[in-house]
Amino acid sequence: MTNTAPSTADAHSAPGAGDFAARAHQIAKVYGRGDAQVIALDSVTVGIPRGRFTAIMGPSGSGKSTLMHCMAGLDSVDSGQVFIGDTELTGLKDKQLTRLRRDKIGFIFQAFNLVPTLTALENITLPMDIAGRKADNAWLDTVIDTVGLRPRLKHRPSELSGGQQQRVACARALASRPEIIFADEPTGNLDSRSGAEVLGFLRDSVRRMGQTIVMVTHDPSAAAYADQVLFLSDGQIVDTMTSPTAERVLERMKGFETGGRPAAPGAQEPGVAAR
Ligand SMILES: Nc1ncnc2c1ncn2[C@@H]1O[C@H](COP(=O)(O)OP(=O)(O)OP(=O)(O)O)[C@@H](O)[C@H]1O
Repeated sequence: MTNTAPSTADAHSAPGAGDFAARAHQIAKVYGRGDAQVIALDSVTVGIPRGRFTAIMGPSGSGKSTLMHCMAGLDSVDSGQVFIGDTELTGLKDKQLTRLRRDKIGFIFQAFNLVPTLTALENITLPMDIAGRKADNAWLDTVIDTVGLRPRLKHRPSELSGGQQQRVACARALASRPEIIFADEPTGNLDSRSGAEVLGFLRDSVRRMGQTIVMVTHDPSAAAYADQVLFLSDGQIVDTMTSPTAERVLERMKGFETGGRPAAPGAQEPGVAAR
């Protein structure tokens, strides 16, 4: 059944830009030309609420990765605007974009992307070292203890399990307290136990540390860790669900097999409109 409860953002009577860690306004992305043309994003307007855990789901090819990459400044849009906090990302020059990504965005990928020759601790502080910024040691301690890596700090990635490596990647993303963390299938390479640990940790970092996280996933159980789920279909946000459970997300996903958008009258307004 489609959830018709108001989304996290809609719960505020009149959310302004300050309520969103990231916003997209009517963004479009088209790949290819002529017969090979694919509309990956079709005028998507969405706000990612600050201090919340948002999951993005949808059928294969619905535009999830494209949306995430465009919002994170890893890919350009053909039209529309993207904001990280108050900063408009669209139109920035390459150098400015690189700096913005470095200073304001954390990334967690399916492949952990750790540097094999560095220890866990060195991997965690690497982005700050590259930026020439000094780590806030008290914060770093909190992050390390929260992900349970203290006994493993001197280990290199090859000496860590997959789950531990992903926890290093999570700690690396959190260490600089970014405005927002984008996680692309963060549990895709993990067994279910390690996956649950990482998801639990991501959820805790939102609840305890006020971090904002957006996660693309195919897994309804993973989406259930989020505060809200955005559903994409054919390049558009067609539904949202707050306080998701795996069962309700699975049920909603089944609807896409028979044609996508909820047809019921009064069904949820598309997306978390960024006003
Ligand atoms: N570089 C590209 N060139 C051409 N088409 C592309 C490119 N990247 C994505 N697409 C197309 O754009 C659409 C959206 O792709 P996207 O990867 O965002 O979907 P997705 O929902 O993340 O899919 P999946 O769940 O399979 O990873 C798809 O039809 C895809 O084939």
